[in-house]
Amino acid sequence: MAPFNLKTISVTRAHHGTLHRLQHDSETLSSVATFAVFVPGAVEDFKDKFPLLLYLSGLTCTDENVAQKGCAFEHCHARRVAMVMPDTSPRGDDAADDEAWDLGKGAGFYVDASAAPWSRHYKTYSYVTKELPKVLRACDFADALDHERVSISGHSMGGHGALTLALRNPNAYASASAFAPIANPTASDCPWGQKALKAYLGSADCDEAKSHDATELVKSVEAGTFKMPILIDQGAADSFYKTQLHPERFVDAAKERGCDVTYRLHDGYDHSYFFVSTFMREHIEFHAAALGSLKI
Ligand SMILES: N[C@@H](CCC(=O)N[C@@H](CSC=O)C(=O)NCC(=O)O)C(=O)O
Repeated sequence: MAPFNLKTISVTRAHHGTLHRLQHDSETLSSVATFAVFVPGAVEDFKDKFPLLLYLSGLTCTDENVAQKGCAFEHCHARRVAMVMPDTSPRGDDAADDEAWDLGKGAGFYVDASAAPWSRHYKTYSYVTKELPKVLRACDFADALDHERVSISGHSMGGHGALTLALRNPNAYASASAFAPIANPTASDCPWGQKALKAYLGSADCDEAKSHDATELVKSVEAGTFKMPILIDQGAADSFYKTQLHPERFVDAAKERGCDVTYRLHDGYDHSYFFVSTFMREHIEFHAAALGSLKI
């Protein structure tokens, strides 16, 4: 049997590279897990391996939303960056779920749940940080990838994941970026964060919850010690901007701690993939520069 019981779902040519969709048995999630990887196309004079950009998706998403609507692959190919797209939660009949779209399947929140009924399967923090990197090394295209050069990005819930994983693992990523991130999920005016952290961790007000809150995490950074460059884009017409996301709280705290953070507020843009895809190229170029991946 292949390691992790890895199975290829599909291999699709796209933008001079190849989009691989795979499925495996995840020990961490106690469920089947699906993910996708875009591998840039080969060019004769490119002798390096491709660094990785890990992209974490938002509420209700699978790996397919960004693959189909993110407009990323042309730019990944141009900058010789491979893009890794995990699913957002465990799946299957065994995993607990909720009838609402902002909890349960599609809403793993990149934490390890400790409260019932979620704790058996909802370990998306450990899945993304520990198991997925090992699974990537077992893929049949693993030799094309540089598993030591990794950056991280994400949208909304995935933006929360990108920022918190970066802050909790300062040596794991070359750069971090977020599109409209849920930046302060333990705040009382972030209903998504309150609901998810209360369910998964038993409380949105405990130390464990605060250790998954980007604004709280960055406040605890010793001034000048967090060197990873960060890019955040936010749409000013995003209906969740002032009711859920609160990106400026993170940005202000990060600047105060001396972090290298760039924040851009864009008139007229909403929360959708029309917004994400508009700025995707700049995020890939930002990460490519940090990863030392050259334009062909
Ligand atoms: N179903 C909801 C809307 C859910 C939504 O907007 N999801 C966003 C992420 S929100 C934060 O994590 C998303 O990326 N959706 C997928 C897509 O392809 O657009 C509703 O009905 O309001």
